[in-house]
Amino acid sequence: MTTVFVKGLGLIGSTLIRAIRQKHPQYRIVGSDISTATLDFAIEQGLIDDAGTNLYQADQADFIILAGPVSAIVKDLHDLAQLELKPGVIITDVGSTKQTIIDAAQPLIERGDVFIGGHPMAGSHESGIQAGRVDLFKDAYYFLIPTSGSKGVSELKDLLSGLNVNWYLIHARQHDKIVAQLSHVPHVIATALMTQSAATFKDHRELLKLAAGGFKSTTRIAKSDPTMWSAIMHNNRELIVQQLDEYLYELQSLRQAITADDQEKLFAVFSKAKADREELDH
Ligand SMILES: NC(=O)c1ccc[n+]([C@@H]2O[C@H](COP(=O)([O-])OP(=O)(O)OC[C@H]3O[C@@H](n4cnc5c(N)ncnc54)[C@H](O)[C@@H]3O)[C@@H](O)[C@H]2O)c1
Ligand SMILES: O=C(O)C(=O)C[C@]1(C(=O)O)C=C[C@@H](O)C=C1
Repeated sequence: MTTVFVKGLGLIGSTLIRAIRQKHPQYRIVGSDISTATLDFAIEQGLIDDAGTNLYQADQADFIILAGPVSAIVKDLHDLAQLELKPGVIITDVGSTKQTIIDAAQPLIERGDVFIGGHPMAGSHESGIQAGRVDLFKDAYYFLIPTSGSKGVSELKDLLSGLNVNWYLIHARQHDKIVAQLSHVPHVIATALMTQSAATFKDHRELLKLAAGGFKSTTRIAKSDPTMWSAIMHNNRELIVQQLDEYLYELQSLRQAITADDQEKLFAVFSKAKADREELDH
């Protein structure tokens, strides 16, 4: 019987489990989490067949999926290297950064275990097992970072085929650079805007409620889980700071144009950004 071990049964881990259950109902799924309420919920809902903590039964698994915060994934990989795993096991993760994770997987890779880094490029500001849903990643890109040639790639794609994603194979460094710009810097910007807005209205909190769609959509991701995002900042800080500097340069340039009432420049920048953003929808 095929056994799948999943560590971290939150938004992403439980979404993967839901997709595996749907596509491979005969597979046995073992779940591990630091939250007993989460494990209880997973058992009650029939999402997992057995529950434990730490690496409980990971050594019996054909697939190991690490789905906690990035820093927990790094630690899990070190701990897995202390265990003798099932021959032929395929290990993957869902972390939002990849280089430190691939580095942490080196001892496993060197001894011949198959590790394929993974990252679904979609999600939500919501977190926890109850927020997971089978169609969360439908038609989204899902990054894969194979580390042993193509070994295990088709098996992993088959395991997760219920997600209906577009697979995107890439190297770790390139992945981290792309997501620094497309996910991590946007998170910093949303957080800074929310923080500055709350400070502006600190004596009149009720005025924040006057915000409309523009403010709400720009700051939605500031509602995300702080543990997850602190770990992302730690693990991709060099590239995030690099892209943040480029963003600050752009912000300063817009500030100057507004100060100088340079209508021609403002119109040109707004027009270009409008066209670039519209292209994303096609
Ligand atoms: N939220 C998103 O949109 C999104 C998208 C793609 C990838 N990711 C990545 O997926 C991973 C999980 O994020 P999420 O959104 O599911 O978070 P989440 O907060 O919904 O779930 C995390 C789960 O892991 C558990 N957990 C925390 N530390 C643990 C540990 N040491 N051992 C075992 N379990 C632990 C928590 O109890 C929780 O159940 C993160 O690495 C994140 O970077 C998130
Ligand atoms: O909240 C959303 O809509 C998301 O897709 C979350 C989001 C992001 O876009 O930055 C957050 C982190 C991930 O690694 C991937 C996706």
